[in-house]
Amino acid sequence: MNQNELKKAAALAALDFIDDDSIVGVGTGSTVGYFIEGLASIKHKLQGAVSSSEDSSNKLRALGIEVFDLNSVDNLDLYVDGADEITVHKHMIKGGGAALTREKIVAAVAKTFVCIVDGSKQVDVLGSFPLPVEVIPMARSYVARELVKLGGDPVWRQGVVTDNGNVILDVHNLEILNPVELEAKINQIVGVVTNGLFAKRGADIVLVASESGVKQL
Ligand SMILES: O=C(CO)[C@H](O)[C@H](O)COP(=O)(O)O
Repeated sequence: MNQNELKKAAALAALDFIDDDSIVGVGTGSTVGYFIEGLASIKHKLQGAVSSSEDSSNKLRALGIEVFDLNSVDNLDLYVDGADEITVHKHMIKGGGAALTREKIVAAVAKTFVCIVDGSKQVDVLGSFPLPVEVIPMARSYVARELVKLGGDPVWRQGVVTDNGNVILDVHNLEILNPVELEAKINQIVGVVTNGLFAKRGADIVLVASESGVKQL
């Protein structure tokens, strides 16, 4: 199986976690793209979705799935999203698709976060994938200097503007031994909106697809 087939297998396995008549939190990315296609096949059983990006909202609407504003939803049982890296502790790096802030907001509201990945995303230590940080545009250089002080090499993702109108710095060369602490530290830098470490609120369930099938962690 190639990587896309594995992504699809993990994504379709997440459909089993959806209750009838529910509103589903939907992440962003290519793995989630397969999940959205799967959702379309059971849309008659759903109220709809809350989305973490304009990209996912467009895909959901195109398949006839209603997208609710998060502010109009009191309870969200389930959030399904991919990751760029994930550890056995269910800590993640996310934001390869620049949607990290809205993803973190929807994840915070949801009771259960199901992360869908192919096996290549599993790592012992986070940080080989550059850590995305969403930054208010006028603070870009200041935040970059502060990130250097934390031991990273930030690179501006030029040409990318987030759904919130901000920019992304990708921080290279971090060996993240304490993700909970680093997540909090980076979020304290003035001008940072949020960073792509999902450690304080990690995943609850991870569905990992490999040649031998989809394993639940
Ligand atoms: O965090 C994300 C987007 O901001 C994605 O979940 C992450 O980048 C994984 O993407 P893909 O499923 O395309 O490999």
